[in-house]
Amino acid sequence: MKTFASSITKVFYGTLIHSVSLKQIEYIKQGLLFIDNQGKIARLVKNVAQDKVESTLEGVESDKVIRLNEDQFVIPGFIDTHIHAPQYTFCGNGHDLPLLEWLDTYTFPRESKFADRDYARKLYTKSVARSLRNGTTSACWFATIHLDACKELVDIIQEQGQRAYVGKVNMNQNSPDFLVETTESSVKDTRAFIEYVKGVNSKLNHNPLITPIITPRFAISCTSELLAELGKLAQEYDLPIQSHLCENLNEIGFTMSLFPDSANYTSVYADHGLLNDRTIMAHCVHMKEEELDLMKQKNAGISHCANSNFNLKSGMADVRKMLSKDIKVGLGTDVAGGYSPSILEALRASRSCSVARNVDTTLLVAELFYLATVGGARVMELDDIIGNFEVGKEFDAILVNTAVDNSPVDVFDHDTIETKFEKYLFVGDDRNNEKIFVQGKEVRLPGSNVVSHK
Ligand SMILES: O=c1[nH]c(=O)c2nc[nH]c2[nH]1
Repeated sequence: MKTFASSITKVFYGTLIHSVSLKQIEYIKQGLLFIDNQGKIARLVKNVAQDKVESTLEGVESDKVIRLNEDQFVIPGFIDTHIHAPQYTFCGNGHDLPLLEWLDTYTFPRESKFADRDYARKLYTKSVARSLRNGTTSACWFATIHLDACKELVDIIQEQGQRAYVGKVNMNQNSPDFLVETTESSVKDTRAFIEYVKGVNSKLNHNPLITPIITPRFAISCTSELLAELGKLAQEYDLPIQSHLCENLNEIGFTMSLFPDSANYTSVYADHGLLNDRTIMAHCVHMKEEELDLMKQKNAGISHCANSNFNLKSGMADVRKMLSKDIKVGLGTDVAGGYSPSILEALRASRSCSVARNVDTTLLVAELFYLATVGGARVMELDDIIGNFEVGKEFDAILVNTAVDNSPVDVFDHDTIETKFEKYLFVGDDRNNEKIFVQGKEVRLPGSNVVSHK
């Protein structure tokens, strides 16, 4: 007979920190967190004194218990709701130009290289490794238009063990000759990609951690006909959707000249069946009141990418207003508009953005941590599966150590677990991410030199 103890693969004993609401972080001291063989949180017991651990384990062997010291704590994994895998190749470069010029000058030429599948494998191995290393256990990836390279990205994510939405990008207009598709090939390749990820003709055998996501680059690069076809595909396969929205004023002006029949930029997507509760729109910096209201009405989510919005001089999104309208918001690194693949950096930029907008409505630490975890899960419509340590959810987590060798965080005698956690959020980096777990399994933490590519 199967007992509770026999289904448990690991138990954490120590401090567990997670977000229980937009305004509240819960610090669980002397917690016992039981993970089962499905990668789920089977039980959570709080305030277990040292001498009560053995009896509370209920027969789970003690070699399955990971005992945290006073500099360690476990938090939910970060959720990156917007990141471009091919753009990691120029992460940190090219911040001199605004969006449309930046796309033409740096982004499109780099993305065109992904026509070569071998190149894609080498480069994508690095992009995914870097994202995971920084504690991103779930990511919404943009790839490129190239079907074979998109499949490579999926295979690499599968090999490295991240949870992900992966999008084959669609572009059939206003794009350079070396990075453009026809409507027919765009739809055909998108369908082939979906079938591949869903396990048809692939070695994935339908990995439930990886989902294809419909990815029109933005309205500028897709004809009305293509947008409508993509809307139909999303419906046919019941898939999430991601794109860019209201990032830059020139982008908005150009979009409205291309789609004069739509009431506004947000409506362009709605008018083509691309705005619903599974839609993730990156940026949303310059939204009219009625556009935010439409996002709320459709229950679509926003990926706030403050680092990118500063770098590309796009503007500063009003996250406080989004939250006050109860719109779903998560954080995005937006590599390589954003210069960092770390959600910690996205969190810090989000704070700076909120301060610069209005000192009276600054985002609080609890709110920032919520956006990086539960908020992202809500945007992905996965909040019944991930985001915090509620019993029954899957265990995606980071074991943080604020006192590792070479730690960027200095810990002093006066520090408490609360101040150590806040220091990690604002001073820490991937060196503090001692172990990373997705669906209960520890993922291999590849170093920065997984591949060398000249
Ligand atoms: O930040 C951005 N990065 C991109 O690659 C992109 N494409 C369209 N709009 C975009 N914005």
